[in-house]
Parts: sequence; structure tokens; C-alpha cells
Amino acid sequence: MISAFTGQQIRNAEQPLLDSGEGAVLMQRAAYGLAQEVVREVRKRRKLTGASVTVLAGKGNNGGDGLFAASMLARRGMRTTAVLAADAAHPEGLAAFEAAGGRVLHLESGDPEELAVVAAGSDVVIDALLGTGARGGLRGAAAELVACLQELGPACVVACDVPSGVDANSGEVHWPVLEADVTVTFGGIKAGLLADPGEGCAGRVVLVDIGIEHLLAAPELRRLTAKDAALLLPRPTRRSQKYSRGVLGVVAGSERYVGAAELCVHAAAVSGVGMVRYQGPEAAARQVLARTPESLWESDEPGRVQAWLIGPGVDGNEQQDRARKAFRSALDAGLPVVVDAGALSLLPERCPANWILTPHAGELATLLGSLHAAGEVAVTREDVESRPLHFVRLAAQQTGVTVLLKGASTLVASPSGVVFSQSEGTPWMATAGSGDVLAGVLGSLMAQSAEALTDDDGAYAALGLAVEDRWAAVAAVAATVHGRAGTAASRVFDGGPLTASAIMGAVPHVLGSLSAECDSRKR
Ligand SMILES: NC(=O)C1=CN([C@@H]2O[C@H](COP(=O)(O)OP(=O)(O)OC[C@H]3O[C@@H](n4cnc5c(N)ncnc54)[C@H](O)[C@@H]3O)[C@@H](O)[C@H]2O)[C@@H](O)CC1
Ligand SMILES: Nc1ncnc2c1ncn2[C@@H]1O[C@H](COP(=O)(O)OP(=O)(O)O)[C@@H](O)[C@H]1O
Ligand SMILES: [K+]
Repeated sequence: MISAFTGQQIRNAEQPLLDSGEGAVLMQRAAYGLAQEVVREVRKRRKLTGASVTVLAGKGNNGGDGLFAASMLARRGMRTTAVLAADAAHPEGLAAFEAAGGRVLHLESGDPEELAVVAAGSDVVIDALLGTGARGGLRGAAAELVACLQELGPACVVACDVPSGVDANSGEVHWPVLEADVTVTFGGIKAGLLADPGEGCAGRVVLVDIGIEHLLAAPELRRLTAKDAALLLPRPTRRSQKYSRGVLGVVAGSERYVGAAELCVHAAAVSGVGMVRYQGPEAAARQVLARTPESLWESDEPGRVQAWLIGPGVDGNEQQDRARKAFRSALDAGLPVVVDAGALSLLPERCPANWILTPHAGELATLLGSLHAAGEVAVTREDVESRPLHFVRLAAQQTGVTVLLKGASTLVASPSGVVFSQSEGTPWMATAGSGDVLAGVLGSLMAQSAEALTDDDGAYAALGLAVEDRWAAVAAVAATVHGRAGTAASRVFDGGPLTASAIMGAVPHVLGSLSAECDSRKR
């Protein structure tokens, strides 16, 4: 499991070491890790000696890290320049940098555009303007410098701890931000590096241990690795039969949106569920059966199911009635439900804790609006997109159920406050029907997972997941499978565009390779 923390959590963990006078040692470890990563980046492109690096340094400890790292790089033969962005700089860091022969330029007295040109001409730019101590974003000349530099498109940007302007706790972004190729982060990954829009500015994230890791509290954000997902994936045994594997009831599609039903039913079928019972109008059912002859069409009274998927493409009175009826039947039987798209507006007053909502940003904004949260002003899609971590948590709290918010990074919030973030997909997945495929995969996993979720000695317990957060973990597994399937499918086309059908086509391959990984680790 990858864990991420708030800036405050990192500071709390550092405090005992700072109190015992080890602050300077921590900074040296951070700077060394940063310098090492710069060396790696330079060597991908050219030889180190004679290569140039410009560090943009703020006045806090983040600037100190950058200046110490640059002094180490100067000693390894790089040409180093520091642009001091504030009226002061970390004194020891600056002294070390000057002693190593680095060139110092002052932003205060210089022209931001000119200095941006200098920085853009170097092989690597280190962004050490603001770290976890930032309040808001870059301002004044530093903001101008960064805006200009971003426009010029530097060859390689390495961010120190976080890209300056990205909120380390939330991933909120205060523009302008210099988008990094690599972010080297210290002591623990910052939550803002695993949540959009911050994650989109961070590039590859490299964690440098500085000796505080054992002092960290429970993470703010978690990300399942391939190994974690493999452990949690349901798998059939010799004793399995189709009913014991899990049956999924699906209310999806409508006269108008036939494709949504086709996609989610087929995605569920290829994700390992024992059987799918489909409910919808005849026109949609014909298409569903043509694509997935393994599914059953039940026009009204459904047979027994272990979970429901309700909502993709649901439209019009007839199908909305089926959705409401399925909600009631799930409530009566205590069954888990995935609520997607057209069914999000039909939710009953109170939903049980084993239901999962899967909105995109626009749907989440509408949902939050309908909850009439006291004191909250109307939430727009743009609000959700700029603060997804905040709003997905809020929605989980207010509804009392797990909420999966779709995006480049998909966030899954449990009402307990535990949040997962998965980001294995590709931007090509922003295509019609992609969410229907995710809904099918999740429904399928839910129908298959019910028993494992309560097992005190099973994989969920082994990963330290409390019973109340296990539905969120199932949703995170679905998100990682979906993202990996998109990336795998796009790779077949050398990184080219995708259709939802292509994503779906890769799902069995992803499930197979994850399972194989799990098997190879057991051997
Ligand atoms: N405590 C330590 O010894 C360690 C700290 N580390 C580094 O220290 C950083 C945190 O250091 P700081 O707490 O000094 O914080 P920062 O380096 O983020 O900067 C805080 C300083 O910038 C000013 N400032 C805040 N917001 C600003 C804004 N929007 N525009 C302009 N100036 C602004 C503040 O007044 C303060 O002087 C971490 O991100 C990490 O890079 C690492 O070296 C690990 C060890
Ligand atoms: N830029 C992106 N990068 C990666 N994945 C994305 C991106 N944009 C969207 N996705 C994924 O694509 C899917 C889109 O779902 P949704 O918006 O419901 O589409 P639809 O309603 O057409 O099925 C989600 O799983 C989302 O996480
Ligand atoms: K920074």
C-alpha cells in the first residue's frame, strides 16, 4: 500500500527529531536525495560534468533543501545557478551553495522574464520556492517568473518536496505552477501529490526516506499497488459454482441509452462474476443479449442476486421505476449496490453503508446540491474539479456511503474518512462509455466479494483495512483494474486512442496478470 500524508503529519513526525537537534541532518538527507534524482535525470539526457542546473529558491526550508542539493551538484561538476526569489534565503543553504562556487541571482532586483530565460536554458530546473510551509500560491515576481518559465517549456523540472503552488494536503493548485517531470518528496508522500489537480503537476513522484517514517500517523490517503489489488481480487475455487461466485442484478440502459446497458453488462461478465441478470426495456435487452449471450434478461421480477448495479444509461419513467424497485429490493435484502449515472438522482433518503456511489465531477456537484448541506453554497463541476479530495470526503460524510469520484485520479472516500486514490489510467480513457465499463467491473467485484469482506484473517485484514473501509477498498480495486485495462489497451495501439469497448476487452488480461503476480509471490 502506498501511503500519503498531510504536511502537518510530516511536521509532527519530524518534531521529535527537530527537538533533539537533528533538523540539519534531516535537511542533508532530503538534499542528498534530491541531488541524486537530478543526477539521474541529467544522465538520461547527457553526461553530468558541464551540465547546468538552476535552482529557484524560496526563503524557507524548501529553498534550503534546493540550495544544499545544488551545492552537492556543483561539487559533482555541474554548472549551478540559484535564483533567490525572496528578500531572504536559507542562510546555511546559501552559504553552502556559495562555498561550492554557485552563481547567485536575485529575483527582487532582476527581471522575471530574463531570469526565466536563464532558467529555461539549463538542463534541469529545481523548483524549491515553496514547500509544506506555503500559505496559498506564488505571488508577485515569483509568480511572474514561474508563469514565464512554464511558457518557455524547460527541458526538465524537478520539484523539491511539492511543486510550488500545489497544496501539499489537498492537491488544490494555486496557479501558476511549474509543472514537474519529477517530484522528490521527503519523509512521506504528500497527499496533494496523489490527488488532482496537484497530481497532474507532480510528474513521477520519488520518495526519499529521511528517518521519520516510523513516526508517521495513519495516512491521509492510500493507493493500492498491483500486489495489493492482486491480494484483494476474488478468485474461484474448485468448489465454486456460478451462484456461489456471485450474481449481479443490473438495471441499466433505456430506449435512449442502449449502449450503456451493453457496456456495463459485458464489463461485469468479463470481470469474473458468476452471472448477470439484466433488467430493462426489450430494445436494450436485445442488444445486451447480442453482446453478452451469457446474461439473462428478466423484464420484471428478478431472481436472486448478491449485488446490484443500478444507473448507467437509466432514463425515462419506465426504467427509473425499475431502478427504484431494485433499490427497495436491495434495501430489504441488505444487498450491496453500485449507484451510477441516471440513478444518482433517485437515491432513497438514507443509503446503507454497503452502497457505493460512482459519480463524475458534474454528477457529484449535482448530488451535493441535492443534499442541501446547511451553510453550503451551490457546488459546481469546476469546484469539484479544483478540490476533488475535499468534495468526495464531504459527499461520503453526508450520504454515509462510499463515494467513488471518477477522474484522471479516481478518489474513493469511505464515510470513516479513509480515502483511496488510484491513477493507473490514461487520458484516452476520457471517452464515452468508459464509466459504464467501470460500473460493470465494480458491480462484478461487489457481487463476488461479499464473503471475503467480513473475513478477519483474510486479505483485507492483512492489509490493515477496517471492516468499515472494505467496500471502499473494493471500489479502489475496480478503479485500478479499470485504469490498468485502459493503459494496457492503449499500449496495444502504441499509446493511441481508446474506445470503451477496447478498455473492456483488456479487463480479463489485467485480472489475469494481477492474479499471476499474486501467484508468483506466493511461490
Ligand atoms: N524541518 C526540516 O528540517 C525539514 C524540512 N524539509 C523541507 O522544509 C519544507 C518546509 O519548510 P518551511 O516550513 O520553511 O516552509 P517553506 O519552505 O514552504 O516556506 C515557508 C516560508 O515561505 C513563506 N511563504 C509561505 N507562503 C508563501 C507564499 N505563498 N509566497 C511567498 N512566501 C510564502 C513563509 O513566510 C515562510 O517564510 C518542506 O517542504 C521540505 O522541503 C526537509 O528538508 C526535511 C527536513
Ligand atoms: N483524463 C483522464 N485520465 C484517465 N482516466 C480518465 C480521465 N478522464 C476520465 N477518466 C476515466 O474515464 C471514466 C469516465 O467515466 P464517465 O465520466 O462516467 O464517462 P461515461 O459516462 O461516458 O461512461 C472514469 O472511469 C474516469 O476515471
Ligand atoms: K517546491
